Amino acid sequence: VKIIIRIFDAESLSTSNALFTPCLLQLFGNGTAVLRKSDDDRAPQARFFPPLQEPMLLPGTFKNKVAFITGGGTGLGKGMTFTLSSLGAECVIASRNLDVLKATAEEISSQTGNKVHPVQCNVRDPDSVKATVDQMVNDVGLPDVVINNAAGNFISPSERLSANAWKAITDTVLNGTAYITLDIGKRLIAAQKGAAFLCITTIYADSGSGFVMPSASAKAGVEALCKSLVAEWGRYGLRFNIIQPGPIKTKGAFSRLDPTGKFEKLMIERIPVGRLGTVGEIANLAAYLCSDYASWVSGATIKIDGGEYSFMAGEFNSLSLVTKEQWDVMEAIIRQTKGS
Ligand SMILES: CC/C=C\C/C=C\C/C=C\C/C=C\C=C\C(=O)SCCNC(=O)CCNC(=O)[C@H](O)C(C)(C)COP(=O)(O)OP(=O)(O)OC[C@H]1O[C@@H](n2cnc3c(N)ncnc32)[C@H](O)[C@@H]1OP(=O)(O)O
Ligand SMILES: NC(=O)C1=CN([C@@H]2O[C@H](COP(=O)(O)OP(=O)(O)OC[C@H]3O[C@@H](n4cnc5c(N)ncnc54)[C@H](OP(=O)(O)O)[C@@H]3O)[C@@H](O)[C@H]2O)C=CC1
Repeated sequence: VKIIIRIFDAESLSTSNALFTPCLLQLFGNGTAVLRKSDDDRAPQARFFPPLQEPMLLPGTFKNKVAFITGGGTGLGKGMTFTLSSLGAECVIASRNLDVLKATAEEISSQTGNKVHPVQCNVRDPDSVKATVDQMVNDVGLPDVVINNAAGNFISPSERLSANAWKAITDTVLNGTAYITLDIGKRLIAAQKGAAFLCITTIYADSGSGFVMPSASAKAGVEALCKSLVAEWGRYGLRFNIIQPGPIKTKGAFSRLDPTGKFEKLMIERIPVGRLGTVGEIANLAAYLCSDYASWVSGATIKIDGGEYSFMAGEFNSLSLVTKEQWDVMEAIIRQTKGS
């Protein structure tokens, strides 16, 4: 009730930011129950938008293809590896934690029947990247698909960040993507072999975002890197695309971006589709962009976020909280107004 009163408070209405005050209240647990439309973790309209997660491309789409996925042991990277492997790819997954990679490789290959190779790699270290790519070339050859997915992130007021905190994130996200792309790209060019590159960024790569400033800066840099190479390396048979996911509930992301679990409901309330995204939905889009069905797609940046970015961008979109009765009152006031 407090929230609705604030929305209709005449003084608050004089500033556009006032419409977002209820969101802040919700964030800290005051009023969440008032605005929630459903007790489960989806809004009612989510029933119109069921997530279909099984691989959508034809079986064998990636037969005789090698796919290299950074951060392929967990979360979205694991999901993309599963989908590509299901569609026939021989996958190489690379990150720091070899035990996690081995477990994922074993799990996926036992389900798909296709080999998944775990290779330890710290993308922040160009020597480690070189050793990883050497091993891949030795084991399976140069890749047809390269997915830059590895990342680091956590929420923090920027005034709390040390130089090393900035470096940890930007070295992983931007420099890591650059080291992988330059190392593999040079070898592909020398071998005259084509390939599809995909970078996983985020919806705030466009807008920037407070409290994740290093991640926002690095993801924007990754997008500039991709778009630059679309133009420069197309002549070598290399294409580059970008997926900007909205929130997907992975342990890696949510443990660092929603540590108390308080933000999830807030996010769902601003996603027009009424639910979080799923790993399988990202994996299907990734598989399409990396497949030959997308041979003519290069330089695309695709948001997959249930409409969240559009909702957050529109000045008046929080008016979806206003009831029919409240609209009746406001319409009457507006209609009575004469002149300026
Ligand atoms: C309102 C909406 C709210 C929430 C949204 C919720 C959900 C998601 C929605 C959208 C998501 C959009 C984008 C997501 C992007 C992602 O990238 S998610 C993937 C996240 N996955 C990971 O981060 C996995 C890998 N991460 C890590 O390994 C660590 O977290 C790491 C800190 C990034 C790196 O670890 P490492 O061991 O190498 O580094 P440290 O030595 O531990 O730390 C380096 C310096 O950083 C400082 N630090 C670390 N944590 C914090 C912190 N919480 N606050 C401030 N500073 C921190 C640390 O102290 C070191 O600095 P130093 O002390 O000066 O040396
Ligand atoms: N989940 C979400 O809501 C969203 C995620 N994204 C993006 O999706 C991608 C995957 O994130 P998600 O699956 O959620 O989170 P995860 O934390 O599960 O994935 C991050 C992966 O990066 C690897 N990684 C981190 N640092 C390094 C490093 N220095 N060298 C090599 N690998 C590294 C991690 O493995 P290890 O620790 O073994 O090194 C891990 O497998 C990221 O690019 C993220 O920015 C974008 C928008 C939304």
